[in-house]
Amino acid sequence: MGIEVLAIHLPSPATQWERLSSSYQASTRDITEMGCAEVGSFTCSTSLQARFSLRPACTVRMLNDCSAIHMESWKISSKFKSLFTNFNPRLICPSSKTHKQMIKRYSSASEALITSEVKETPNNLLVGNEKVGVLLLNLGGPETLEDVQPFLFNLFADPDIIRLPKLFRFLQKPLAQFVSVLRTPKSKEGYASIGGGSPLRQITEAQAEQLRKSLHNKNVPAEVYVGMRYWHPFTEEAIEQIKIDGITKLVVLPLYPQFSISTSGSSLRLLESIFREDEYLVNMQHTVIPSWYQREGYIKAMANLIEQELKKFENPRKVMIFFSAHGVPLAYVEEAGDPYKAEMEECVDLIMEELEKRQIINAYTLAYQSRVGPVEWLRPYTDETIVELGQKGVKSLLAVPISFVSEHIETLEEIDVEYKELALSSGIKNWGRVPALGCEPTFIADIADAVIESLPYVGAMAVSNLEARQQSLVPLGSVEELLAAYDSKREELPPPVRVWKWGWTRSAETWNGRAAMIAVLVLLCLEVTTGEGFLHQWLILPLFH
Ligand SMILES: C=CC1=C(C)c2cc3[nH]c(cc4nc(cc5[nH]c(cc1n2)c(C)c5CCC(=O)O)C(CCC(=O)O)=C4C)c(C)c3C=C
Ligand SMILES: [Fe+2]
Repeated sequence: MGIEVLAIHLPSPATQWERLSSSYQASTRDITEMGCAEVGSFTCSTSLQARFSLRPACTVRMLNDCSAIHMESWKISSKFKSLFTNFNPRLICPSSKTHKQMIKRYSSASEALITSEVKETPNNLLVGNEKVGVLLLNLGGPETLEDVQPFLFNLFADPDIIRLPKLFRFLQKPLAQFVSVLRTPKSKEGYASIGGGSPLRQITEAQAEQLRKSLHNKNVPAEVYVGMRYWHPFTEEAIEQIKIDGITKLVVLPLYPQFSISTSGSSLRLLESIFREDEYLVNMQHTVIPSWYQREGYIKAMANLIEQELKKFENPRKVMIFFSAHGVPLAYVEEAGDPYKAEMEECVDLIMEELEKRQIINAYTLAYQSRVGPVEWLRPYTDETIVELGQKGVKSLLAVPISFVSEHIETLEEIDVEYKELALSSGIKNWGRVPALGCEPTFIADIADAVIESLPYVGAMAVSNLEARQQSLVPLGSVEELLAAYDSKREELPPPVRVWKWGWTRSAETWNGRAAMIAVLVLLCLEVTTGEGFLHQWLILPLFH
């Protein structure tokens, strides 16, 4: 099936993901044709699962199998013309010879460029005439207990976190206020137990510094910035600094290995809105690395950490490797086309393949943690799985936090305290936990390589002309596609829970939560329409007018 057919005939958000993917793939091929590289991937399948289960090893072969006619039909489609110059580094085959050759070529190309043209002045590092910046995106966390409620407000006010139907969008902020106030005591307790605040800022800034050094050592003198979504340093602050520093080429790297609408998607949406409104940024060349879970260096770094932790058990072979990923509401994946689950599963497979190469063939499983609120989240849930494993007689468990690259509340409190206690009370005798990557050198070197590999594509699209400006600017015009993939279903509420049991069960919790949400929405509607109610009495609502 040709790409154009995919673009026209596929109706669901899931298939829009394929279209997005196809656009990336088309662009990669286009770049190939331009003589920059010989990599790319292409899928002839209409199944989302098939696309996401593509093994990187087969992508180059698949590209070669595809007919050039398909590419021609894309080239004449003006709507997608701008996408030809997009490039998605995640489609690089990490284990293939071609990929290695390409990395070598890119590195040497940029080295050649840089060693011959780098001009160092005390405050100024130039690559040719360009000033290169890397923007690391992360979630952010409260630094003190006083920060917890406003941090939670920012988080819940994000329409990518609480997805309200269009009709109720005006209630986003009052609802965020309400939910954040409700959640604050529980969250505060958690942050108090890990020292009174999140370590996320410190760790992310340390990663930024290590990345800067690593890039410098690889002859790419770039400045590295940290932009958080919900707390300081906010993305807006990072962008201000980028402008002050006069950066002319920017690589945007979300610090989430796997893409989710709720994390990288939300940050890119924000970035896109900032870019659209700013003359300087509209003219700044940039590219985005949307996800990088399949990169060889990252997979190896994760395998190294797992191997090291396994050695601490008395009988390493008998240890079950327990991957625990941050969950997302099920509707994100099933209705909005979030690739998060597929990328997570592929990531786990790649790590296990790497371990197998090292003769480590332990049993393993993947579950999802940290669910919040009254909707169904991705299953299996981490807590339920731990209990089941205990019941099945598993005696040794090694928890691997898989969606995070830094320690934070969900590793330090939820895994290390809550899940450990649960495991021990469920019959598991030996518990271990793999640390988050932090500044692990293989990992830092790998993200530095990812940045270098993306450099030839920074500004591959002419973003300064009006046509380009009307299109999405992140990444090089394709985030709009990406956002459209789930916006189309945004108004739909998550599906109902089908299983009903009497008693204080999760389904009861779910329904209670929903009833509470509906009650809150009704109260808020009444309050907004009548101008009277408890929020006005507490002087909360007028704040949002
Ligand atoms: C891949 C990582 C993450 C996904 C996916 C994600 C989705 C998601 N999170 C919430 C709600 C909360 N997240 C909170 C903190 C938090 N979440 C992540 C990562 C992902 N979230 C991080 C790195 C952090 C910061 C932790 C820190 O150290 O500060 C919180 C606050 C903490 C708490 O009260 O538990 C909430 C709430 C939702 C609803 C969601 C998907 C829709
Ligand atoms: Fe979260």
